[in-house]
Amino acid sequence: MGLEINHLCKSFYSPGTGMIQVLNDVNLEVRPGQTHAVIGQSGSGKTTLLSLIAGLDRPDSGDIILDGENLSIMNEDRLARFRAEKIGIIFQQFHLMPHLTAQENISLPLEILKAPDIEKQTHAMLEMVGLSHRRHHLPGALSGGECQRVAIARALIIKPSLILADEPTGNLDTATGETVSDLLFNLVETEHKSLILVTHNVSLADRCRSTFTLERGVLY
Ligand SMILES: Nc1ncnc2c1ncn2[C@@H]1O[C@H](COP(=O)(O)OP(=O)(O)OP(=O)(O)O)[C@@H](O)[C@H]1O
Repeated sequence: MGLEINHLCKSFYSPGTGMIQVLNDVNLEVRPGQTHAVIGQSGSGKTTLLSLIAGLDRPDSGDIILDGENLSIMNEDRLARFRAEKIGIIFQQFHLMPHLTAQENISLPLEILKAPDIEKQTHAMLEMVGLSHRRHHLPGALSGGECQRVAIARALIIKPSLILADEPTGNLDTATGETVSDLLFNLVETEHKSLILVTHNVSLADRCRSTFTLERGVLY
């Protein structure tokens, strides 16, 4: 069914500048299997938009409808459960749990959901991202590219309807960034996932089906 964003508005107050309208009537539709990039200058509201879609923050007004369900009207418990089941998030800084091994980081979302066959699914995912031989390593003992592969595996293991990626190669050197983006796009394509990718990197954005620009609160 995909994602529908209707008339989304979000503003922030800060003592120095007062009220800033970061998103002003943003509309977007993402059908299953589609990949969209969102680009825009620093401070244009890209991360804010992803946080709202992920249900990590609340809009002032507007609707975010994923697979027919409106996130904007869910209570916190329902929203947390919905996010855990439906949305895979990949951050620039990886956000792995430092005290858990690669394997444990990847299986964590399944543990939270009390899913069946956790070990089997985790091993299959480790294989898919080429990290079976590193499964017992802690994030501190992995390279940046390996950490991001763990983060991609963790995002995909729940078989999400939607993947949100915020500068997924921003912390990696060019060659590693390309390997990681190849992996991400291959998996998104094979698994027929929807992807919203926020990036400054135009060649990464070009790999998506369409690119939108966020400017002065509006998505073009
Ligand atoms: N919690 C907050 N309180 C106040 N202002 C905020 C808050 N979060 C974001 N902002 C402001 O909203 C604007 C958009 O921020 P956001 O992080 O979404 O931009 P961005 O396009 O992702 O930037 P970058 O590319 O630099 O990461 C900025 O002016 C920022 O200072």
